[in-house]
Amino acid sequence: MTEHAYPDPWPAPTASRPLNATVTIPGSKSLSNRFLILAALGTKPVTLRGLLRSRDTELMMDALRTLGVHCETASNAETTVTVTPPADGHFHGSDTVYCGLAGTVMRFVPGLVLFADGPIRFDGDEQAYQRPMGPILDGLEQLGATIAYEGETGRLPFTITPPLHVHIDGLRRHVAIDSSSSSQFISGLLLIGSRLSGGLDLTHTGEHLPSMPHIRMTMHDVEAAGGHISMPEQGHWIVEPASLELPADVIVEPDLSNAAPFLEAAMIASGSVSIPNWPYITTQPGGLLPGILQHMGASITLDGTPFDEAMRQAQTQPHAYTHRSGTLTLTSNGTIHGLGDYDMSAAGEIAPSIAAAAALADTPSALHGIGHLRGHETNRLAALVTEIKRIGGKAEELSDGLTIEPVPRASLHAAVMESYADHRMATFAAMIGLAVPGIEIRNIATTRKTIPDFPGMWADMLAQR
Ligand SMILES: O=C(O)C1=C[C@@H](OP(=O)(O)O)[C@@H](O)[C@H](O)C1
Ligand SMILES: C=C(OP(=O)(O)O)C(=O)O
Repeated sequence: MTEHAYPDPWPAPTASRPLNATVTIPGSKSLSNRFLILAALGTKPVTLRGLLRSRDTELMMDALRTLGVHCETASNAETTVTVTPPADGHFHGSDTVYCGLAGTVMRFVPGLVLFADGPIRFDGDEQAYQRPMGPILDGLEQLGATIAYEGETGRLPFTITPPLHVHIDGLRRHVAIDSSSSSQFISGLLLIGSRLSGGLDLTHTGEHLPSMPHIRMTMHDVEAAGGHISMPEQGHWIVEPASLELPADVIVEPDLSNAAPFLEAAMIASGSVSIPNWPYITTQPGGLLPGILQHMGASITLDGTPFDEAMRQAQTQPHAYTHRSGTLTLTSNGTIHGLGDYDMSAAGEIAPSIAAAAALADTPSALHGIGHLRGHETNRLAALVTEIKRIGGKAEELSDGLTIEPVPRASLHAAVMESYADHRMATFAAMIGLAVPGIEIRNIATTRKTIPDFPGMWADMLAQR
């Protein structure tokens, strides 16, 4: 992975004319890290094409290597990686997995320890010590693992010791956890449930469950590996026992959530931005983005067909459209409308990008159902409110989200904006910088969490005519 050096703080470019750009978005973080885990749980090599190569996927591959999995990059393409599970079918214990700040690493890798031949220690960035971990560890304890915490209970760092004997009695294991602070706890258990001799009966005990599309993505990807997960009712899953084996070749979709800053750039600066390889049918929550942005005043087409019509066609003939992708184009005259009261619980990870457009909109937005963003890379609700106020905007925290009130663009002013080691706060600030001269952003390099070279892509988008 090539590393680029950028000044700190980084001067965010303003858009001096309407955009007319095509931007190719790298692979999906969520799909890449699920496929890496599922490939590791199989028995044969799997080649992943279009894999995201950024901090979160490097951390995942390093974690798997620690467990004895081979991850080898093709000599002709950095985004092609072949994953070979350990020959003896057991993960290797007695080492440390470093999670960085990656939710998918800290919540998906612990489940693999059940099938390891020794204890594994998990550590991460200091900021990761603030992220909730309790529910997944609670679930693994219910499956016979032992957890030793080094600091606060329910937080990194800790060591997981697998059960002495993984049960072979064929009885279905029952696990109940409260996953209201992150869907990743449910996903982490669904990913390994097929490997338990009698499968898994998993219940969510809390009131809210965010990011349902990410849970459906997990169910879908486990099915793609030959497993079977049903959801007989909301908050209850049955994972049948199965040997998991992804197809020998898997193609990773572009990260649709990471398309958000680029698409919204055409709303902020006016003009158009096109994203090639946009899947007609996807499990990614970023698939909801075009609908949200249309609501905010953008016009969107997929392969030249109005987006809603393209979706109607894809839904009426799903077989013809599975694995089909096209070019998504957003066009805008630069007028952005607020969202009013809007439930963002399905797609919390795009809330910071939506908040940037909302801060430049002509009517208010109240984003609800995202209280759990307080446990993301940083407390995103507090961070968004602080940064919007820092540039002269109006925003307030709600118990389950935030409100953003319109102010005239001309009253927004230059500032050095913080990124809080959070890739989405950094891209949020870059979006503001398109409209507000003099924005500088601390630690733009933090965008490497899920985009290998965000500043380079941003500059390239602005330079296209
Ligand atoms: O499973 C996944 O790949 C993810 C699930 C979501 O987590 P939360 O449910 O914690 O928001 C999302 O925000 C995160 O970026 C990725
Ligand atoms: C919440 C996010 O990441 P993570 O996978 O670390 O939870 C995110 O990317 O917005």
